[in-house]
Amino acid sequence: MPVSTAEIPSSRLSVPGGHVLTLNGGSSSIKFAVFDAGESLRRSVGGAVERVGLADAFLRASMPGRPDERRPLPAAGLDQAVEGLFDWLDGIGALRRISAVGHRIVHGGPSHTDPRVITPGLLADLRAATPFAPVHLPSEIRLIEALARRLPGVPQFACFDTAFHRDLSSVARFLPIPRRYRESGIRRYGFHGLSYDFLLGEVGRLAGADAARGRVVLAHLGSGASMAAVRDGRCVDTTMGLTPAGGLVMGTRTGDLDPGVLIHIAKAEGLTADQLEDLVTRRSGLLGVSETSPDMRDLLARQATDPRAADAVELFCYQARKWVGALSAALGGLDTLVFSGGIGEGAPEVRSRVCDGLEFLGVRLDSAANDANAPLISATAGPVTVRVIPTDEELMIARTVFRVAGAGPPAP
Ligand SMILES: Nc1ncnc2c1ncn2[C@@H]1O[C@H](COP(=O)(O)OP(=O)(O)O)[C@@H](O)[C@H]1O
Ligand SMILES: CC(=O)OP(=O)(O)O
Ligand SMILES: [Mg+2]
Repeated sequence: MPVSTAEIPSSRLSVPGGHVLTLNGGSSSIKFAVFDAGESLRRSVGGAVERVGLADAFLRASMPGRPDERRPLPAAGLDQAVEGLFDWLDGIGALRRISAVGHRIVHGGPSHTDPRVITPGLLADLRAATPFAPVHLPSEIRLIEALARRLPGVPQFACFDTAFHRDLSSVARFLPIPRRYRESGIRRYGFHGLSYDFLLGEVGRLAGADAARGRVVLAHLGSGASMAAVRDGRCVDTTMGLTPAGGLVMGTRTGDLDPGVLIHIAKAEGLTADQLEDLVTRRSGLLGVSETSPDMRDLLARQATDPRAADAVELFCYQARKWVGALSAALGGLDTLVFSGGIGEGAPEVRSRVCDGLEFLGVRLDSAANDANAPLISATAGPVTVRVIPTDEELMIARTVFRVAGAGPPAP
């Protein structure tokens, strides 16, 4: 269906006292929140549709002063999940209050990193950039279109995951392929930037500005997983590259892969480029190795009885450990390691298996604190501070929307 984000009247761009809906379309979930602008930003509802595409998809939501809600939500695909979410938001009276919408947009192609209002022109650019984020951008575009149908005339804003990585050095951007490709935007970008921005802010809030300016590795381990190496508050390097398929092993994505593997499989099985994309982005990673599930929770539960699940967990942890080492080398050492994302926040076993072997870098966990998902999990004697910080991409989206829309409530 054609999109109808008609040019947005400038009067609609101002949302003082307004209500902003944030939508974060991930690879396995749609996270959402409604923020109300007053003295400061207040989250009146937050939650997610999880396990999108699986038979047991569900919606969970929290609202201040009310018990948390969790209910099955049929979500065989994204469109069903979106409509179910909008119906639910309508049912609690939230949808009709919305005055602006903010989206996490994974990739803005070569030309967009700054947050901005979504216009037909931007949508056309996002469609053109789809090969750079083939799992995410089509869904994110469909979220924008679905919203435009439900709330016509309400301004929508794009907040790009690539923005955090805008300071990557030239060498960190290079891909070792013929130079001419770089001119068409084929280079390393990096993603999960809204999450990294939030996490770095939290390191500063919890440990002070010096810690945030130190040598920090941020590990966002979710269905998509990446790490960022940050020094002096700037991103030095990151694991993902041109697309969110690079770097670490993920739920359904390979992460970095010997290019010869792809050439061999493509030739041996006569695969088209689209079939290769499907193999690399949707059928590999934890799902490919375990042959059963992309979800770390399932694999941790099954690893004692299913060697394929055990292989998948071991590979994930081993590769993640290697990446912490590589990024620490890029930083010239390590002061702070942060775990975040669904796996990083909720799986003590994964954290300890990633850190086991990093003692040479000064990483030592306090196992009781780690088992309890405590905010600080390093042993006091260890030189590296290891933290678990629940990320909040939704808050970053909302802050950005208020800033870009010119309504700027005070930052907390
Ligand atoms: N308690 C937990 N233990 C282990 N893994 C978890 C836990 N909670 C969530 N996960 C993992 O985190 C993934 C979702 O992470 P999330 O960051 O929300 O992903 P995304 O935003 O990419 O959809 C799930 O697929 C699951 O593998
Ligand atoms: C960039 C990316 O991989 O996002 P997600 O983890 O939400 O899939
Ligand atoms: Mg995510």
